[in-house]
Amino acid sequence: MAGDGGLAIEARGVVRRFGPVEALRGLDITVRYGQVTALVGANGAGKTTLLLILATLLAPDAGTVRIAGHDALARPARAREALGWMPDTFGVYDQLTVDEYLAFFADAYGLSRQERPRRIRALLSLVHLEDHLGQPVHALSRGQKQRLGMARALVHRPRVLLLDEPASGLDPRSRIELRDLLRSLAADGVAVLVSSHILSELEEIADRVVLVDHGRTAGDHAMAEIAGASARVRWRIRSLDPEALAAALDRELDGLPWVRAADAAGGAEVGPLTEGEAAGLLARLVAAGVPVSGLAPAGSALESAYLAMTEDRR
Ligand SMILES: Nc1ncnc2c1ncn2[C@@H]1O[C@H](COP(=O)(O)OP(=O)(O)OP(=O)(O)O)[C@@H](O)[C@H]1O
Repeated sequence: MAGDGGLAIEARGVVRRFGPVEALRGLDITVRYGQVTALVGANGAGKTTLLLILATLLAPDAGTVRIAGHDALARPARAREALGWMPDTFGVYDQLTVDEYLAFFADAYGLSRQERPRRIRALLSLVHLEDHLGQPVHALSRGQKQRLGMARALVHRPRVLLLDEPASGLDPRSRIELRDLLRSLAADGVAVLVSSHILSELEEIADRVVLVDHGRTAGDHAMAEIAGASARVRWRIRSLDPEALAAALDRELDGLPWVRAADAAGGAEVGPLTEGEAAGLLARLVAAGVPVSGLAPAGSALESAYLAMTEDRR
């Protein structure tokens, strides 16, 4: 793929101030083609500011930004050709119909007149808005506008896709479809950078996770490292005999961390434990005669990792 040795985005030392507020304080990030990279961090950490800078819509006070191999600060137009951008909230031109709206952006990106109608139909079908062809944009619901925004971002087949909270406002089915769409774009070689607070969803789509904290990158991890078998997560254990489970956990945990004792519903939580530690504990509980009826991770591994990574940063 084009770009700096497979790097779709390479930003170094990015600084951005808003008056006295230092939103970005020398942030570094790299994003590869063919991967979904998740941008996570607390409210106000600087995610939207970073995405606006990467989208060439906001100038940094310092730092370098390369998008698809182009210097995005010196040659923003070249970077924009490669970029698709979906902001968290965006205005739609209310007086336009759904297809006119997409035609406007297809025109702006220089799609030929011949290609335009085919591309617009394909995009509307991709985001399941084909039944809304000819309808005014203002008549769309929030989630439908969100999906139209996704179609708009893809109009020129970008190789780098930036999405700020794309799932907010989407119904459960649309969220699943968005997940599938982002995975299939990555499979086609597109670099996807997506910010979201819904960690359980990111866990299913992201290959990498970049943690932003107070305007800096505080971690860059492969999802396999965070959510794989060696990751430590909390586990929920259920037993037909909660009292026997609680008593056995006291004996069998053997120095492993303890979260919550068995309750009347027969559930206890232990951890964080690796898969191997959880399997060992299960074997000991069963050997001790506890009627265990279930053992499963509690919550998402990414959530556990996020809480651990941000514990001392509060
Ligand atoms: N236009 C602006 N004027 C003044 N301050 C701003 C502006 N935009 C962002 N900031 C400040 O910069 C910091 C980073 O904001 P940013 O929106 O990038 O955070 P975020 O990580 O996207 O947060 P959230 O998760 O809440 O969306 C915050 O302290 C915010 O108040």
